[in-house]
Amino acid sequence: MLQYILEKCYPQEHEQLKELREATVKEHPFWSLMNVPVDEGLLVSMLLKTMNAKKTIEIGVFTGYSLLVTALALPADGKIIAIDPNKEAYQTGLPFIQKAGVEHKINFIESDALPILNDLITNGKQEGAFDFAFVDADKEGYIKYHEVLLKLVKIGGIIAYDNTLWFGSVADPEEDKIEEFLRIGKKYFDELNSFLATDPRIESSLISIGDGLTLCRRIC
Ligand SMILES: C[S@@+](CC[C@H](N)C(=O)[O-])C[C@H]1O[C@@H](n2cnc3c(N)ncnc32)[C@H](O)[C@@H]1O
Repeated sequence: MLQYILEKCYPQEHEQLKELREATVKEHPFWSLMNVPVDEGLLVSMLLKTMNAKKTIEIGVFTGYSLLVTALALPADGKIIAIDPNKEAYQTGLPFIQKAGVEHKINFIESDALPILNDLITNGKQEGAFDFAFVDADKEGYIKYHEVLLKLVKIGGIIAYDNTLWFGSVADPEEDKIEEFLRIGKKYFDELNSFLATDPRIESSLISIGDGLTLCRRIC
């Protein structure tokens, strides 16, 4: 089924993305159990191009699928600050990023994201400097990231949060019947989704694509 969707619906997936996806599954077989990220990647790519985004932040890189999507969509002088404490996983994807000729757009920082984001504000003077941020990291941290990203992303810019449907569990009323892994994530995403829905500083839309992608446009 997965192969059918990939071949029939997304033949336009960039060759280096396909190779990176295959290398990721080989090294980390659990990744194939995740939702096909290709459709979400195409949406993010279109969004970045439509916005003429140039400067972005990526929180949670892993082997770099969404990072490569972003790097391919940005113009030649585009820049991405990509943060993840797991450099080893990034190195699995790096050869495909290099092959795609977009490594020069990426500043990979091996770290927890929050201190780096705070440093971009206090020392980097980067408030309002970014067009777009993609968040796909530790789920309990999303609300903390939101506060800092609202300073770093410009008015009119977008913050995207991945996995906001959390395997559909956020819509499951029978909380006590779902397994622990889902229940913990559901708690974080229930809180995040309620918070974002009433945050007056943004317009937001939870898109039912992949595992759920919430787009937040900063309005003030
Ligand atoms: C779901 S994976 C990211 C997948 C990636 N966006 C992709 O397209 O393949 C989550 C990543 O978040 C990273 N992560 C976990 N805690 C983090 C933190 N505090 N700051 C930054 N990244 C973190 C993990 O190391 C992991 O690589």
